[in-house]
Amino acid sequence: MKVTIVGAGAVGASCAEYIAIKNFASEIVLVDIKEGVAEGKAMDLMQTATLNGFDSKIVGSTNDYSKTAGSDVVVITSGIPRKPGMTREELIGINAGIVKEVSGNLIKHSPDAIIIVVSNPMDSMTYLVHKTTGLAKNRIIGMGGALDSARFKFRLSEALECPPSDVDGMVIGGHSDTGMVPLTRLATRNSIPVTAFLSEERLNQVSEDTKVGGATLTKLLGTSAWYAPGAAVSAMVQAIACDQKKMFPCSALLDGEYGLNDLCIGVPAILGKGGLERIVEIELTDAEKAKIKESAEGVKKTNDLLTF
Ligand SMILES: NC(=O)c1ccc[n+]([C@@H]2O[C@H](COP(=O)([O-])OP(=O)(O)OC[C@H]3O[C@@H](n4cnc5c(N)ncnc54)[C@H](O)[C@@H]3O)[C@@H](O)[C@H]2O)c1
Ligand SMILES: O=C(O)C[C@H](O)C(=O)O
Repeated sequence: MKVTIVGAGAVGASCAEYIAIKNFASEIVLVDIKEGVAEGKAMDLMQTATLNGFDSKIVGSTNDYSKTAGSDVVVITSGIPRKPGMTREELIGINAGIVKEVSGNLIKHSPDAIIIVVSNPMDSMTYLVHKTTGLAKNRIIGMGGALDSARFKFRLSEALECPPSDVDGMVIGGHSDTGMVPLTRLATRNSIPVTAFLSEERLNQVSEDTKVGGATLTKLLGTSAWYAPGAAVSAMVQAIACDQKKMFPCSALLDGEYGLNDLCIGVPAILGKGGLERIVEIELTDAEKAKIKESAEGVKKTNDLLTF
């Protein structure tokens, strides 16, 4: 299993580290446009191999895509992150050009790869890759919901005063400060609905904290987060590489599912060796449907800024 990660910045390097530590990839290639950065991070990570007990070979490359040839999974994290006070949508002007160019280079050398898009605004970048490559729907997947759901579970565990591992829950919708839809109605602690333990007011607070999870970290760090994003991507890569058939909310190209068409937005999906193998449609309440519809309108508005 060969995995390429383009963008050896904060998220790309974190993702490479988690994939290496999980030890399921034979080779991980890091690519960056900045001279020497990918090579340096690859070497630094390789020097953790004996300490962390992994056998994956990590290779760095300054924009030489021949080293990525024959990758099974490729991850696009190249592009600029937001600064405090910005929205993800404001990154579209610079990141669209980068993502378009990078996805073209990747496909040239790995025509059969599954592509995971991370760069923001992620739902629109995922749509852009679909539109410009024309690859089958199952092969292009946006990462947002896996991260947002991890943050949701963390916030729920704080409210419940319990370990995060006791909690299950999911966030669907757009990966934006206003577009996320945390499904509080379906979240559980050890199979008991969290609504049995928390007031509506507390659950609303959890939802609001989840939606601005990325912005909160950006304010604290001066740039956007990388540990949980890297871990979320690595979990998705592992699900594909190891054909786990795990369910993650992923940004998928919709064709009627959830009453939506011609956009990428977060919905529950099964990941396995075929990439995004199946979208899972769950019954939503009218209020949840209205939130998804509003979220989709926001994503479409951002998509309107794209040129193909
Ligand atoms: N979808 C998500 O949940 C999620 C989570 C975190 C970050 N992000 C997004 O991921 C992106 C990267 O974030 P980061 O914190 O790693 O930023 P970063 O600045 O640390 O790293 C980005 C890297 O991309 C490289 N790059 C730029 N143009 C390139 C090109 N044409 N080819 C190859 N490499 C190129 C840069 O040199 C840099 O090293 C941002 O757009 C950020 O908003 C998305
Ligand atoms: O918040 C950001 O801009 C980065 C990322 O989308 C995140 O949610 O951490």
